[in-house]
Amino acid sequence: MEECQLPLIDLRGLGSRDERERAACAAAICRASSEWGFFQVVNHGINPGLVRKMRSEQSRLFRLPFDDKVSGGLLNNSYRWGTPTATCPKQLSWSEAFHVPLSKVSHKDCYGDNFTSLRCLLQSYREVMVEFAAAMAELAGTLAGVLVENLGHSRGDFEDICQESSCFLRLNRYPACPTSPEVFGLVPHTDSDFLTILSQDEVGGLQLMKDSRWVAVKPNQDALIVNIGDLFQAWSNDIYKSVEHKVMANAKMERYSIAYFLCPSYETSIGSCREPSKYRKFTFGEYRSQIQEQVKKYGYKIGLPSFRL
Ligand SMILES: C=C1C[C@]23C[C@@]1(O)CC[C@H]2[C@@]12CC[C@H](O)[C@@](C)(C(=O)O1)[C@H]2[C@@H]3C(=O)O
Ligand SMILES: O=C(O)CCC(=O)C(=O)O
Ligand SMILES: [Fe+2]
Repeated sequence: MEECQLPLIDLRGLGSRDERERAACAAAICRASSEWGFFQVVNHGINPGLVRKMRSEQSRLFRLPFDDKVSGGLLNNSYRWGTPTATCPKQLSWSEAFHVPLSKVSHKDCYGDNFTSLRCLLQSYREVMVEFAAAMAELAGTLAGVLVENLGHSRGDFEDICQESSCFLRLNRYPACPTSPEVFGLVPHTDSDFLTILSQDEVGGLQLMKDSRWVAVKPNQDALIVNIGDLFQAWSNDIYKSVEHKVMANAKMERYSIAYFLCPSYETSIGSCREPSKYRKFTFGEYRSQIQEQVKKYGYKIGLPSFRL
């Protein structure tokens, strides 16, 4: 498997006093978003101590008994494991995840009913998660601002539709899978959001499609990975690319990652910013429910191609 070095962007450039440095950094973000759909950022402003704390809470959470994760109502019933809809191995994801709507993180009922003995763990988890999500939201907003301004729009318009409460944090755990090197940790997919920020551990396994070939991403502990999602591809009328990616399971080591999904509210209408538009207008709610139907019917997501004009 070919290993690639994703475009590496030093975000200190965006805060530079030198106008040319700011422009060069913004241009690098936009170029990577159209040529790769993926890039990594360093000096992103997220405290490494906070990332470490978040990871340690994440592994404590996954170590809970299976029954508590599945039916304890924990984190708003956001726990998922495997692929309930899979009808063959290629539709199976060898992983578990908490896909947490950030609107629900501060609700006391996101702790679940039967968790009196776990209150302490969950309280500490919640505090770290709220702080982590706020830091990711700020970074996501900065990156999205650069991408919308590049196409002649104001970052303010965008901030109005992508509030933190409509975004998601997904905690992924990929257990070691001794049976086969061909098992997916997460099946090939594109993300259904505007953009995703990913923090991964040192194990590796993430691969993305580049020039019609799968390439592996080399983990870099100082960097966060950013990828464009379907909504930015539709909004930009295909200037920014939502690129297919997957995770391959590791035979010996478990792996963890955390993804922040920058999403609008379900009623937000997504149209292209350029004419002639390549996609019909749709709301994010419509998009999500189409995907759920597709996954139920075919076992996989079709996504954007079903909205193409
Ligand atoms: C079975 C599936 C659920 C999923 C779409 C997919 O076909 C494959 C990957 C899943 C995923 C992972 C990232 C995001 O959480 C997500 C919303 C997405 O776009 O792809 C989910 C999809 C989902 O949960 O609906
Ligand atoms: O774990 C990873 O590296 C990727 C996770 C991912 O693609 C996702 O959660 O959408
Ligand atoms: Fe993804």
